[in-house]
Amino acid sequence: MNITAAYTDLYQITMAQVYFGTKPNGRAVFDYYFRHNPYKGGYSIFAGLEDVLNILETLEFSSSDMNYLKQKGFENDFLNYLKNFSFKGNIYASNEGDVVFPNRPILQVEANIIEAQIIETLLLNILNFQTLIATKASRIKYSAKNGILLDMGLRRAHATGGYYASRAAAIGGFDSTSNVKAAEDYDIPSTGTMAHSFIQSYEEEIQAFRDFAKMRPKNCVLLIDTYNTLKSGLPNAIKVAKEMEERGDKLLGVRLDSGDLAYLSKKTRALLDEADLSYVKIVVSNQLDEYVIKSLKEQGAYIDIYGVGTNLVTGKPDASIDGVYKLSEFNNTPRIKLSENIIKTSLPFKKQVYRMIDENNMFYGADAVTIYSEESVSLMEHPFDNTKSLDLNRFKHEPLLQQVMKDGKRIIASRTVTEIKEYSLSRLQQLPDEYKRFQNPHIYKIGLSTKLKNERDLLIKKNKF
Ligand SMILES: Nc1ncnc2c1ncn2[C@@H]1O[C@H](COP(=O)(O)OP(=O)(O)OP(=O)(O)O)[C@@H](O)[C@H]1O
Ligand SMILES: O=P(O)(O)OC[C@H]1O[C@H](OP(=O)(O)OP(=O)(O)O)[C@H](O)[C@@H]1O
Ligand SMILES: O=C(O)c1cccnc1
Repeated sequence: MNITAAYTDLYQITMAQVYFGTKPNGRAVFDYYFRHNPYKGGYSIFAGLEDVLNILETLEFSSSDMNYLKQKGFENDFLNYLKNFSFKGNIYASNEGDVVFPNRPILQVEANIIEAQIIETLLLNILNFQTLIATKASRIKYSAKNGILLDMGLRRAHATGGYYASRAAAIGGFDSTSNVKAAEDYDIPSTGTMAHSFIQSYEEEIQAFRDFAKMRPKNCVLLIDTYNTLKSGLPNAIKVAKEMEERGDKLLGVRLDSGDLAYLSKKTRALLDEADLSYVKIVVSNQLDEYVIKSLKEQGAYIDIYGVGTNLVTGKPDASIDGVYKLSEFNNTPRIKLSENIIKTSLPFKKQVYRMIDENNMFYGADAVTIYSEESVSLMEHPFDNTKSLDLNRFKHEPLLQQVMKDGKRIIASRTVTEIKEYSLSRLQQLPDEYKRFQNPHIYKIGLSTKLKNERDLLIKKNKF
């Protein structure tokens, strides 16, 4: 997608003009983090980093952006600055696909304040959305276990958001997408079946199946619920499967898209097996989500492939993840944002986050946030409760924020969606199941080093009215 530097909120450019006139060389550190896991879940999957890095490397205002901004009354000197704008800062980030938690930096931008401010909106827009969808996909994957997952959501997505949704779905564990453009650009496997309209366009359902099977014998999945699943669709599919066998072809599957999917899948499996078609797979779709899939599993449904659309690509029922971008350092001095709600008070300083790994190479359930220059941490304190702390000496400490961009150029190799997905699945295996369950998951602990906590409390006192 062609994103230019005008993909931002007007106030970013307005503030940038004031910085340009008053402190053009100000150096800022901003933290990206969110406050709650979506879906009342116990974890999130960080996604969107590759897109952000690729966009930042070549970000500029186009000539039509410049024409537009001229009309907004910005001064000539500043417009000249914008004409030559590029992002020349540093970025420190968690690995894309990692399991992440609220209230700790997932990404930090260290840059000239004008540049850091202008990129805020696009960074939040991409990371918040992809993290929301990758997390949804990961939950669906958790329910589906070894079932194959097909993203069918583009038609129900929020316009072009569907493009990024398909990428994020793959990172969260989906095996393929129906979205041709996303598949082409991101090298995601693309697959598909057929629509009811295709069958409706024929006088006879069986003729629709026959034509399809003859012209598309590889990966042929027949949709069997247009008229009557058990009385018409399935018997016709069985006939066509037998005809395919005579030609040396094999029917890949049948798709159920309505009715009681558990009941119908059991009947379908039994009838297919009776006809010696045990290799034919059963695909289901129709408003699936992690809960319906979990229930279908519990009912003993025979399902090989799940097609998921609306609930996946819209992140239903959560419209957004509450990711924010807060200033934590300016010209090497720590900065804080206070709030009536202590949980919303931001963390000052450029920081590092260490994940605690136990003796079985599993996540212990604690990430410790430190001032970047501390370089290690042995005790993690509760952010707000002075009576609670955790001795960290028995754990392996894994630093989570790595420098990924230096002076506006990425310094990590780019990773394919498949590589990110595999990494994500392996990281999820290190997360104990208590954090993955849907109801009342364990709360993963986020703590502060003593130094960070003390410095933060001093800043709170200093800035309090
Ligand atoms: N056995 C089942 N257990 C739990 N949920 C199911 C089961 N079978 C289907 N569902 C889900 O129940 C919902 C059924 O929705 P709805 O009643 O609108 O579909 P339908 O009437 O079967 O199909 P349509 O309206 O598309 O013809 C869907 O979300 C579907 O995934
Ligand atoms: O239910 P979702 O999770 O959003 O999955 C995608 C849905 O989109 C299609 O229906 P649609 O009625 O658009 O077309 P069709 O005629 O191919 O069924 C498909 O058959 C699924 O039911
Ligand atoms: O390939 C399919 O079956 C498909 C794709 C998009 C939406 N519904 C179904």
